[in-house]
Amino acid sequence: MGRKFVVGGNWKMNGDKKQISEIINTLKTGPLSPNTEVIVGVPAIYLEHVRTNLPQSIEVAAQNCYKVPKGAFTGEISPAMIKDIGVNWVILGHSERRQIFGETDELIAEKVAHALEAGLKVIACIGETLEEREGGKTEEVVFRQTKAIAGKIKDWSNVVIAYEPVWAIGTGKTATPQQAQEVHKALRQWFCTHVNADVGNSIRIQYGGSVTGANCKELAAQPDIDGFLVGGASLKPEFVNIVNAKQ
Ligand SMILES: O=C[C@H](O)COP(=O)(O)O
Repeated sequence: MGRKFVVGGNWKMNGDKKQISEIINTLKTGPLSPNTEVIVGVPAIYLEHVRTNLPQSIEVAAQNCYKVPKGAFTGEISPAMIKDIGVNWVILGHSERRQIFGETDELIAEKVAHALEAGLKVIACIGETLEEREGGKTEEVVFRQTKAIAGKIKDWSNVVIAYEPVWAIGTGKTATPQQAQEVHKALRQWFCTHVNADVGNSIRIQYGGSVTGANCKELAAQPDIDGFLVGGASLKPEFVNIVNAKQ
């Protein structure tokens, strides 16, 4: 059974009302391939606005959430709140959350588990730093990050993995299609061995890190790359080309 191509746009902490209406228009005009699932990751304050103004065929994601349903956690939002406004996805474990906000493997795994329990779908991000890659630790790191999540969840059907090498994020330094494919293949094998073959064969693994309209087709042609998580280029009209990379 084929894995549906899935492209996420992670706007990060960018956009204002004006720019967001331009992006909404671009997405509505497309045309976007019906063979690709499209998910836009929106700053929390604009989630409801974007959900209301985009067609239902385009999914919307929060960029973070907390690990419990409610309570005294000033500044946080819960999966239940995200669901309450009609948003079905959340991005968790992005390297910016890990590095800038100190989120650990353990916390991210707890967030993934709770988001799934609350009925959200999750894009779970993993990836190694440049130092780790140069130290030959890429697989060790991405397996460790994945294993933490595997320790807390059993059902992977609502999870997409985003492999985002930290050295490729926002740097213009994309992983080569071969470098990305190698890690994606190793991850799929990890799932086959440590979870089961069904999950290994069906889980979708996105690549993220300086994906553009110019490099997306070659990356999309790799057998274990099932989509992208796009940062900078998701704010630009070329996002449409990235969505349509695999036609
Ligand atoms: O979540 C998206 C990634 O951080 C990639 O960002 P980028 O496309 O700007 O390199």
